Amino acid sequence: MFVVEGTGIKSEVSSMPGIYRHSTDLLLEEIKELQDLGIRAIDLFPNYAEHTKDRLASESYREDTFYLKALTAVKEKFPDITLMTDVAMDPYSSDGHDGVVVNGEILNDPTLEILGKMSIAQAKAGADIIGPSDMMDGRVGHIRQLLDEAGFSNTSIMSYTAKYASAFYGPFRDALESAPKFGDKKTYQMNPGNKREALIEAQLDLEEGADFLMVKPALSYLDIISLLNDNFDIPVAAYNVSGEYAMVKAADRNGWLDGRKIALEILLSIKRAGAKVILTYFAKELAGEI
Ligand SMILES: NCc1[nH]cc(CCC(=O)O)c1CC(=O)O
Repeated sequence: MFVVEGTGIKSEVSSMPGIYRHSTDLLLEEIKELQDLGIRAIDLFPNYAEHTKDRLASESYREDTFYLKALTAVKEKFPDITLMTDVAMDPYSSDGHDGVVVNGEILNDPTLEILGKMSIAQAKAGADIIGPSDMMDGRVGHIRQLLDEAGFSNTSIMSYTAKYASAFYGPFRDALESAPKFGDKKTYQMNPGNKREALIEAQLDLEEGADFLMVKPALSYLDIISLLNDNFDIPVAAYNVSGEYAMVKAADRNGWLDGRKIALEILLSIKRAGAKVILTYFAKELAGEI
């Protein structure tokens, strides 16, 4: 789900029909509906206005931002909903990248410090599961240590372990208005042609304290889901990403495919491949059917 600052806002993401950016007041109403449909977990992403962004994503850990307040409001109103968050600089970065940019290069270690502060801020605000999606090296261990030291040993980490540099994230970047201002994310996200690197990333994340290993995107990476499920003993999560949603909706709207059936078949294939957790924009539409 996407949250935006303000009140009374419900604006549809043009490339994701049926998916909205809600202001917190309407978000809470929507979550009530989701809960009534049997949905027990949500992942909340913020859309930040351009003027609040800076090179070091400082809005990501400033106290009392609309996003952190939204997390607290959700958790207070719906204590039984498992609340997931995303840890990466891009929604808050004036460069639109997941890490600190210096001379056109993304710097790994300076980024860890910011991701750590962001994680603590989100845990304090009420997040149950922290999702580092940035793909910097060493961030899971760093975040785990900081969470433990700050008294958040029960806050879980769902690591975006095998996150590929994919064109399937386009509609999500529309939703957050977070597309990179230059270049691409290939220096930190994985090469779609590389399978064995997923095993290396998973081993590192496991050793650093991840509670879940996520594969993303899902549909074009079913082999990776299966590989991690066969080789690791913690749950594999799969992110059925924005582009995977958008293409089903587009074909359905054109009358070319039966979108509902296709969505169910896609989710079934992700589960068959070995995913124990699936993040999907189809959740509301298909709740009760799976
Ligand atoms: N780092 C942020 C992030 N977290 C989730 C997604 C994509 C999710 C989707 O496409 O649904 C992205 C975009 C990106 O890495 O550019």
